[in-house]
Amino acid sequence: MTKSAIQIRELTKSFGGGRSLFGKERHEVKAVKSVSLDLMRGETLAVVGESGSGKSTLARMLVGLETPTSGSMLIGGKDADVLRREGPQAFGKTIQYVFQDPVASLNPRKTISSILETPLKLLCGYEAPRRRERMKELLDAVQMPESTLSRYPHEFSGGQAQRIAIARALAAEAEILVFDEPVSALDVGVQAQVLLLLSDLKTRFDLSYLFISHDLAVVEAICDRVAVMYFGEIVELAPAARLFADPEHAYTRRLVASAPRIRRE
Ligand SMILES: Nc1ncnc2c1ncn2[C@@H]1O[C@H](COP(=O)(O)OP(=O)(O)OP(=O)(O)O)[C@@H](O)[C@H]1O
Repeated sequence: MTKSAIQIRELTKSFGGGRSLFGKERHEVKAVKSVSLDLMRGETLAVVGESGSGKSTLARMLVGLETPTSGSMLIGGKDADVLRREGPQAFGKTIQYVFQDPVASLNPRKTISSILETPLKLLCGYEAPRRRERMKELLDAVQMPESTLSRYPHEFSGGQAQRIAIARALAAEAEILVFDEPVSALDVGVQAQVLLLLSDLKTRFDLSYLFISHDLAVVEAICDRVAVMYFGEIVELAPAARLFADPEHAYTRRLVASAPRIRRE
């Protein structure tokens, strides 16, 4: 078995280009430029960079929400195209995505029970009694009470909703989780609790995390390695401690310097 949970090679994504319906030339944006990156099994790898650097586009390609222009991805040791052809079940059981806005990511018309039931039924194939048992286990894992099940997303705070979204991602029993700014919509105190929960879940369930963030304080708290993206390229990749203590690339130095809470507290 490969040691990489995710292996990305020369991945590129361009938006626009070509001509519009009326023949006007469309501006091409290269959001991700020939990125190669490995997420090792059991690690938390951060992808950091300012707004527009291509972090979300990279994450969205990994989970099949964007199609790469070129390059390749192995996810859980399998080519992403092969995995996708095997169907949503195979894909969803390999990699899961947690969005930035937890409330928006949960269907407002469904109870939490119904939200958690979908992956348990469609991805794991559990029968009703086992599904009910798993729902309780999942809520317990994210420290939410059983009474959560009969309620609707809008009844929860941002932090609680993110715990539910994490429970939904865990329901698929995928070993690779991609988080796109999972705590940036939350208050700082709540952020710390959710980050602690994520660390705990990773060890407990043997997970691998790809963690997209623009917040270096968050990244330093949770990540093993950090990849720095700048205009669609990875300009530096290093263990978190090394990167924060001794950033090599000029852009990384600027990023670290502009996050004084980390350096000077
Ligand atoms: N669907 C799209 N169509 C056209 N351009 C896009 C699309 N999605 C992203 N882009 C462009 O690609 C570039 C990278 O965007 P992306 O959202 O990946 O960056 P980011 O680092 O995640 O930023 P943010 O933190 O603000 O989400 C930006 O210039 C953006 O405008």
